[in-house]
Amino acid sequence: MTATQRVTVRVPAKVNLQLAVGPLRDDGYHDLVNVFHAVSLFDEVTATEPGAAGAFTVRVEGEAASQVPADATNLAIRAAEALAKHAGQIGADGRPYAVDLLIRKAIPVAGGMAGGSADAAAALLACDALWGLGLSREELMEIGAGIGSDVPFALLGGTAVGTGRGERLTPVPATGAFHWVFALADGGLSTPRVYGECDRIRAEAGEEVAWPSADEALMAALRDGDARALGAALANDLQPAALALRPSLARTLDVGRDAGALGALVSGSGPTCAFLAASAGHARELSEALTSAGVCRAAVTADGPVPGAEIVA
Ligand SMILES: C[C@](O)(CO)[C@H](O)COP(=O)(O)OP(=O)(O)OC[C@H]1O[C@@H](n2ccc(N)nc2=O)[C@H](O)[C@@H]1O
Ligand SMILES: Nc1ncnc2c1ncn2[C@@H]1O[C@H](COP(=O)(O)OP(=O)(O)OP(=O)(O)O)[C@@H](O)[C@H]1O
Repeated sequence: MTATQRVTVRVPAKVNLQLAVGPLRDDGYHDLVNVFHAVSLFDEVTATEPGAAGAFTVRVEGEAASQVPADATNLAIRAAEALAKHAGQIGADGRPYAVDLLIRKAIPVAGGMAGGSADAAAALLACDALWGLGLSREELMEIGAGIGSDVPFALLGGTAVGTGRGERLTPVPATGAFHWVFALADGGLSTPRVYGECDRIRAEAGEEVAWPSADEALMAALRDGDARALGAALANDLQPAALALRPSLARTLDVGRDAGALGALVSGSGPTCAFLAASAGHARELSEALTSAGVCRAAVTADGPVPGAEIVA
Protein backbone atom coordinates (compact mmCIF):
# COMPACT_ATOMS: atom_id res chain seq x y z
CA MET A 1 0.00 0.00 0.00
CA THR A 2 1.41 3.47 -0.91
CA ALA A 3 1.34 6.22 1.65
CA THR A 4 0.25 9.79 0.72
CA GLN A 5 1.70 13.05 2.08
CA ARG A 6 -1.45 14.99 2.91
CA VAL A 7 -4.96 13.69 3.56
CA THR A 8 -8.06 15.78 4.31
CA VAL A 9 -11.15 14.20 5.86
CA ARG A 10 -14.58 15.81 6.23
CA VAL A 11 -16.64 14.56 9.17
CA PRO A 12 -20.22 15.34 10.24
CA ALA A 13 -21.83 16.34 13.54
CA LYS A 14 -24.62 14.22 15.02
CA VAL A 15 -27.95 14.79 16.65
CA ASN A 16 -29.58 12.09 18.80
CA LEU A 17 -33.13 11.38 17.60
CA GLN A 18 -33.78 9.12 20.59
CA LEU A 19 -31.47 8.93 23.58
CA ALA A 20 -32.84 6.38 26.05
CA VAL A 21 -30.55 6.19 29.08
CA GLY A 22 -30.59 2.93 31.05
CA PRO A 23 -29.12 2.13 34.45
CA LEU A 24 -25.65 3.26 35.53
CA ARG A 25 -23.14 0.43 34.99
CA ASP A 26 -20.26 -0.57 37.25
CA ASP A 27 -17.77 0.98 34.77
CA GLY A 28 -19.38 4.45 35.14
CA TYR A 29 -21.18 4.33 31.77
CA HIS A 30 -24.91 3.95 31.08
CA ASP A 31 -26.43 1.37 28.76
CA LEU A 32 -28.19 3.25 25.99
CA VAL A 33 -30.49 3.04 23.06
CA ASN A 34 -28.99 5.89 21.10
CA VAL A 35 -30.45 6.73 17.67
CA PHE A 36 -27.69 8.73 15.98
CA HIS A 37 -28.34 10.88 12.90
CA ALA A 38 -25.45 12.53 11.00
CA VAL A 39 -26.13 16.10 9.83
CA SER A 40 -24.45 18.41 7.30
CA LEU A 41 -22.43 20.43 9.76
CA PHE A 42 -18.80 19.42 9.20
CA ASP A 43 -15.32 19.65 10.70
CA GLU A 44 -12.32 19.06 8.43
CA VAL A 45 -9.13 17.37 9.57
CA THR A 46 -5.96 17.45 7.47
CA ALA A 47 -3.13 15.05 8.30
CA THR A 48 0.42 15.72 7.06
CA GLU A 49 3.87 14.29 7.76
CA PRO A 50 5.36 16.34 10.64
CA GLY A 51 8.81 17.95 10.64
CA ALA A 52 10.07 16.13 13.74
CA ALA A 53 10.27 12.33 13.76
CA GLY A 54 7.78 10.59 16.03
CA ALA A 55 5.84 13.80 16.76
CA PHE A 56 2.06 14.11 17.12
CA THR A 57 1.00 17.74 16.81
CA VAL A 58 -2.32 19.53 16.31
CA ARG A 59 -3.47 23.00 15.32
CA VAL A 60 -7.07 24.19 15.41
CA GLU A 61 -8.65 26.86 13.20
CA GLY A 62 -12.12 28.44 13.35
CA GLU A 63 -14.16 30.73 15.57
CA ALA A 64 -14.13 28.30 18.51
CA ALA A 65 -10.46 27.30 18.17
CA SER A 66 -9.51 28.78 21.55
CA GLN A 67 -11.90 26.36 23.33
CA VAL A 68 -10.19 23.29 21.90
CA PRO A 69 -6.98 21.91 23.47
CA ALA A 70 -4.00 21.95 21.07
CA ASP A 71 -2.06 19.33 23.01
CA ALA A 72 -2.02 15.57 23.66
CA THR A 73 -5.48 15.76 25.29
CA ASN A 74 -7.05 16.66 21.93
CA LEU A 75 -9.23 13.71 20.94
CA ALA A 76 -7.81 13.74 17.40
CA ILE A 77 -4.27 13.31 18.77
CA ARG A 78 -5.44 10.57 21.13
CA ALA A 79 -7.01 8.79 18.15
CA ALA A 80 -3.85 9.11 16.02
CA GLU A 81 -1.73 7.76 18.89
CA ALA A 82 -4.12 4.84 19.43
CA LEU A 83 -3.92 4.00 15.71
CA ALA A 84 -0.09 4.15 15.76
CA LYS A 85 -0.08 1.81 18.76
CA HIS A 86 -2.48 -0.58 17.01
CA ALA A 87 -0.16 -0.59 13.97
CA GLY A 88 2.94 -1.36 16.08
CA GLN A 89 4.33 2.23 16.31
CA ILE A 90 6.94 1.75 13.51
CA GLY A 91 6.13 2.10 9.80
CA ALA A 92 7.40 -0.06 6.92
CA ASP A 93 10.14 2.56 6.31
CA GLY A 94 11.50 1.88 9.84
CA ARG A 95 10.40 5.29 11.17
CA PRO A 96 7.89 5.72 14.03
CA TYR A 97 4.43 6.84 12.92
CA ALA A 98 3.93 10.60 13.33
CA VAL A 99 1.47 13.22 12.16
CA ASP A 100 0.67 16.92 12.12
CA LEU A 101 -3.11 17.46 12.31
CA LEU A 102 -4.96 20.63 11.30
CA ILE A 103 -8.58 20.80 12.51
CA ARG A 104 -10.94 23.28 10.84
CA LYS A 105 -13.67 23.48 13.46
CA ALA A 106 -17.30 24.27 12.58
CA ILE A 107 -19.08 21.83 14.93
CA PRO A 108 -19.88 23.58 18.25
CA VAL A 109 -17.44 22.69 21.05
CA ALA A 110 -18.94 20.81 24.04
CA GLY A 111 -22.28 21.36 22.30
CA GLY A 112 -23.76 17.84 22.39
CA MET A 113 -23.05 17.32 18.68
CA ALA A 114 -19.98 15.08 19.15
CA GLY A 115 -17.48 17.53 17.68
CA GLY A 116 -14.46 16.10 19.49
CA SER A 117 -15.52 12.55 18.61
CA ALA A 118 -15.91 13.62 14.98
CA ASP A 119 -12.33 14.94 14.94
CA ALA A 120 -11.09 11.67 16.48
CA ALA A 121 -12.91 9.68 13.77
CA ALA A 122 -11.50 11.95 11.05
CA ALA A 123 -7.97 11.59 12.46
CA LEU A 124 -8.27 7.77 12.36
CA LEU A 125 -9.34 7.78 8.72
CA ALA A 126 -6.76 10.42 7.70
CA CYS A 127 -3.82 8.73 9.50
CA ASP A 128 -4.82 5.31 8.14
CA ALA A 129 -4.43 6.77 4.63
CA LEU A 130 -1.34 8.89 5.45
CA TRP A 131 0.48 5.89 6.90
CA GLY A 132 -0.81 3.49 4.22
CA LEU A 133 -2.26 1.06 6.79
CA GLY A 134 -5.37 0.04 4.82
CA LEU A 135 -7.49 -0.85 7.87
CA SER A 136 -11.20 -1.49 7.32
CA ARG A 137 -13.82 0.96 8.55
CA GLU A 138 -14.89 -1.68 11.11
CA GLU A 139 -11.33 -1.88 12.49
CA LEU A 140 -11.15 1.93 12.71
CA MET A 141 -14.54 1.94 14.49
CA GLU A 142 -13.25 -0.54 17.05
CA ILE A 143 -10.17 1.61 17.77
CA GLY A 144 -12.47 4.67 17.89
CA ALA A 145 -14.69 3.05 20.53
CA GLY A 146 -11.67 3.10 22.85
CA ILE A 147 -11.43 6.90 22.46
CA GLY A 148 -15.12 7.72 23.07
CA SER A 149 -18.60 6.22 22.79
CA ASP A 150 -19.62 8.60 19.94
CA VAL A 151 -16.51 8.02 17.78
CA PRO A 152 -17.64 4.87 15.87
CA PHE A 153 -20.81 6.63 14.65
CA ALA A 154 -18.81 9.53 13.18
CA LEU A 155 -17.09 6.92 10.97
CA LEU A 156 -20.37 5.23 10.01
CA GLY A 157 -22.70 8.22 9.47
CA GLY A 158 -26.27 8.02 8.17
CA THR A 159 -28.77 7.01 10.85
CA ALA A 160 -27.95 4.20 13.26
CA VAL A 161 -28.94 2.73 16.61
CA GLY A 162 -26.16 2.55 19.18
CA THR A 163 -26.43 0.12 22.07
CA GLY A 164 -24.03 -0.71 24.90
CA ARG A 165 -22.56 2.68 25.78
CA GLY A 166 -23.52 3.81 22.26
CA GLU A 167 -20.57 2.22 20.44
CA ARG A 168 -22.30 -0.92 19.09
CA LEU A 169 -24.01 0.27 15.91
CA THR A 170 -26.73 -1.03 13.63
CA PRO A 171 -27.66 1.13 10.60
CA VAL A 172 -31.32 2.21 10.44
CA PRO A 173 -33.05 2.38 7.05
CA ALA A 174 -34.26 5.95 6.46
CA THR A 175 -36.05 7.50 3.48
CA GLY A 176 -35.43 11.00 2.15
CA ALA A 177 -33.84 14.02 3.79
CA PHE A 178 -34.78 15.78 7.03
CA HIS A 179 -34.30 19.53 7.51
CA TRP A 180 -32.88 20.74 10.81
CA VAL A 181 -32.10 23.95 12.65
CA PHE A 182 -29.55 24.01 15.47
CA ALA A 183 -29.62 26.77 18.06
CA LEU A 184 -26.05 27.17 19.29
CA ALA A 185 -25.53 28.30 22.87
CA ASP A 186 -22.82 30.35 24.54
CA GLY A 187 -20.51 28.01 26.45
CA GLY A 188 -20.71 24.23 26.59
CA LEU A 189 -22.00 21.53 28.93
CA SER A 190 -19.76 18.75 30.24
CA THR A 191 -21.05 15.32 29.15
CA PRO A 192 -20.13 13.49 32.41
CA ARG A 193 -21.77 16.30 34.39
CA VAL A 194 -25.03 15.97 32.43
CA TYR A 195 -25.09 12.17 32.91
CA GLY A 196 -24.38 12.74 36.62
CA GLU A 197 -27.26 15.22 36.89
CA CYS A 198 -29.55 12.71 35.14
CA ASP A 199 -28.62 10.09 37.80
CA ARG A 200 -29.18 12.64 40.57
CA ILE A 201 -32.64 13.65 39.30
CA ARG A 202 -33.64 10.00 38.95
CA ALA A 203 -32.39 9.08 42.43
CA GLU A 204 -34.21 12.05 43.95
CA ALA A 205 -37.45 10.99 42.23
CA GLY A 206 -36.92 7.41 43.48
CA GLU A 207 -37.36 6.35 39.85
CA GLU A 208 -36.89 2.70 38.80
CA VAL A 209 -34.60 2.98 35.75
CA ALA A 210 -36.01 0.91 32.88
CA TRP A 211 -33.87 -1.02 30.39
CA PRO A 212 -33.80 1.20 27.26
CA SER A 213 -35.57 0.14 24.08
CA ALA A 214 -35.95 1.59 20.59
CA ASP A 215 -39.16 3.53 19.89
CA GLU A 216 -41.05 1.75 17.10
CA ALA A 217 -42.91 4.94 16.10
CA LEU A 218 -39.55 6.68 15.56
CA MET A 219 -38.22 3.76 13.49
CA ALA A 220 -41.38 3.77 11.34
CA ALA A 221 -41.11 7.56 10.83
CA LEU A 222 -37.53 7.16 9.61
CA ARG A 223 -38.42 4.26 7.33
CA ASP A 224 -41.33 6.25 5.82
CA GLY A 225 -39.47 9.57 5.64
CA ASP A 226 -42.32 11.10 7.66
CA ALA A 227 -40.97 14.32 9.20
CA ARG A 228 -44.14 15.08 11.16
CA ALA A 229 -44.14 11.64 12.82
CA LEU A 230 -40.38 11.90 13.44
CA GLY A 231 -40.84 15.30 15.08
CA ALA A 232 -43.45 13.87 17.44
CA ALA A 233 -41.21 10.91 18.37
CA LEU A 234 -37.96 12.81 19.15
CA ALA A 235 -36.90 12.06 22.76
CA ASN A 236 -33.86 12.64 24.94
CA ASP A 237 -33.59 11.28 28.50
CA LEU A 238 -30.70 13.70 29.15
CA GLN A 239 -32.91 16.71 28.42
CA PRO A 240 -34.21 17.24 32.01
CA ALA A 241 -30.61 17.18 33.24
CA ALA A 242 -29.41 19.63 30.56
CA LEU A 243 -32.35 21.94 31.38
CA ALA A 244 -31.58 21.74 35.11
CA LEU A 245 -27.98 22.77 34.44
CA ARG A 246 -28.94 25.39 31.81
CA PRO A 247 -32.52 26.59 32.55
CA SER A 248 -32.45 29.15 29.71
CA LEU A 249 -32.71 26.29 27.17
CA ALA A 250 -36.40 25.81 28.06
CA ARG A 251 -37.16 29.18 26.44
CA THR A 252 -35.07 28.34 23.36
CA LEU A 253 -37.11 25.14 22.89
CA ASP A 254 -40.39 27.06 23.40
CA VAL A 255 -39.50 29.68 20.80
CA GLY A 256 -38.76 26.96 18.21
CA ARG A 257 -41.98 25.09 19.02
CA ASP A 258 -44.04 28.32 18.85
CA ALA A 259 -42.46 29.05 15.46
CA GLY A 260 -43.86 25.74 14.16
CA ALA A 261 -41.00 23.24 14.57
CA LEU A 262 -42.23 19.67 13.99
CA GLY A 263 -40.11 18.62 16.95
CA ALA A 264 -37.68 20.27 19.39
CA LEU A 265 -35.13 18.77 21.75
CA VAL A 266 -31.76 19.23 23.35
CA SER A 267 -29.06 17.55 21.22
CA GLY A 268 -27.35 14.80 23.26
CA SER A 269 -25.85 16.31 26.41
CA GLY A 270 -26.58 19.86 25.15
CA PRO A 271 -26.60 22.81 25.22
CA THR A 272 -27.28 22.89 21.45
CA CYS A 273 -31.04 22.64 20.74
CA ALA A 274 -32.28 20.86 17.61
CA PHE A 275 -35.48 21.67 15.70
CA LEU A 276 -37.00 19.61 12.91
CA ALA A 277 -38.49 21.61 10.04
CA ALA A 278 -40.97 20.61 7.31
CA SER A 279 -38.76 21.87 4.45
CA ALA A 280 -35.54 23.77 3.74
CA GLY A 281 -37.57 27.01 3.56
CA HIS A 282 -39.27 26.26 6.87
CA ALA A 283 -35.83 25.63 8.41
CA ARG A 284 -34.71 29.12 7.32
CA GLU A 285 -37.86 30.63 8.88
CA LEU A 286 -37.27 28.78 12.14
CA SER A 287 -33.66 29.88 12.15
CA GLU A 288 -34.71 33.54 11.76
CA ALA A 289 -37.33 33.21 14.52
CA LEU A 290 -34.72 31.78 16.94
CA THR A 291 -32.15 34.43 16.07
CA SER A 292 -34.54 37.38 16.30
CA ALA A 293 -35.91 36.18 19.66
CA GLY A 294 -32.34 36.34 21.01
CA VAL A 295 -32.53 32.84 22.51
CA CYS A 296 -29.29 31.53 20.99
CA ARG A 297 -25.78 32.65 20.04
CA ALA A 298 -26.49 31.66 16.44
CA ALA A 299 -28.81 29.36 14.52
CA VAL A 300 -27.59 27.12 11.69
CA THR A 301 -29.54 24.96 9.24
CA ALA A 302 -28.43 21.47 8.18
CA ASP A 303 -29.80 18.34 6.51
CA GLY A 304 -29.59 14.71 7.52
CA PRO A 305 -28.75 11.95 7.09
CA VAL A 306 -25.28 12.45 5.56
CA PRO A 307 -22.40 9.95 5.25
CA GLY A 308 -19.79 9.50 7.98
CA ALA A 309 -16.14 10.63 7.77
CA GLU A 310 -14.91 10.78 4.15
CA ILE A 311 -11.58 11.54 2.52
CA VAL A 312 -12.11 14.67 0.40
CA ALA A 313 -8.52 15.40 -0.71
C1 LIG B 1 -24.35 12.16 25.16
C2 LIG B 1 -23.80 11.43 23.95
O1 LIG B 1 -23.09 12.35 23.13
C3 LIG B 1 -24.95 10.89 23.12
O2 LIG B 1 -24.54 10.43 21.86
C4 LIG B 1 -22.87 10.28 24.34
O3 LIG B 1 -23.53 9.34 25.16
C5 LIG B 1 -21.57 10.75 25.00
O4 LIG B 1 -20.56 10.17 24.26
P1 LIG B 1 -19.01 10.64 24.41
O5 LIG B 1 -18.95 12.12 24.50
O6 LIG B 1 -18.26 9.94 23.33
O7 LIG B 1 -18.70 10.07 25.85
P2 LIG B 1 -17.44 9.25 26.40
O8 LIG B 1 -16.20 10.04 26.12
O9 LIG B 1 -17.51 7.83 25.95
O10 LIG B 1 -17.77 9.31 27.95
C6 LIG B 1 -17.69 10.51 28.70
C7 LIG B 1 -18.49 10.33 29.97
O11 LIG B 1 -19.90 10.37 29.68
C8 LIG B 1 -20.60 9.46 30.49
N1 LIG B 1 -21.26 8.43 29.64
C9 LIG B 1 -20.99 8.34 28.31
C10 LIG B 1 -21.62 7.38 27.53
C11 LIG B 1 -22.54 6.51 28.16
N2 LIG B 1 -23.16 5.56 27.48
N3 LIG B 1 -22.79 6.62 29.49
C12 LIG B 1 -22.18 7.58 30.24
O12 LIG B 1 -22.44 7.68 31.42
C13 LIG B 1 -19.59 8.86 31.44
O13 LIG B 1 -19.58 9.68 32.58
C14 LIG B 1 -18.28 9.00 30.67
O14 LIG B 1 -17.16 9.06 31.52
N1 LIG C 1 -10.88 17.90 18.76
C1 LIG C 1 -11.65 18.39 19.75
N2 LIG C 1 -12.71 19.16 19.47
C2 LIG C 1 -13.49 19.63 20.46
N3 LIG C 1 -13.27 19.42 21.76
C3 LIG C 1 -12.24 18.66 22.10
C4 LIG C 1 -11.39 18.11 21.12
N4 LIG C 1 -10.47 17.40 21.75
C5 LIG C 1 -10.72 17.49 23.06
N5 LIG C 1 -11.77 18.26 23.30
C6 LIG C 1 -12.33 18.56 24.63
O1 LIG C 1 -13.53 17.77 24.79
C7 LIG C 1 -14.58 18.55 25.37
C8 LIG C 1 -15.91 18.08 24.76
O2 LIG C 1 -15.91 18.44 23.42
P1 LIG C 1 -16.98 17.99 22.33
O3 LIG C 1 -17.07 19.13 21.37
O4 LIG C 1 -16.64 16.66 21.78
O5 LIG C 1 -18.29 17.87 23.20
P2 LIG C 1 -19.72 17.35 22.84
O6 LIG C 1 -20.04 17.74 21.43
O7 LIG C 1 -20.65 17.82 23.90
O8 LIG C 1 -19.55 15.79 22.91
P3 LIG C 1 -20.66 14.66 22.87
O9 LIG C 1 -21.81 15.14 22.05
O10 LIG C 1 -19.88 13.52 22.20
O11 LIG C 1 -20.99 14.38 24.30
C9 LIG C 1 -14.24 19.99 25.06
O12 LIG C 1 -14.61 20.83 26.12
C10 LIG C 1 -12.74 20.01 24.83
O13 LIG C 1 -12.06 20.45 25.99
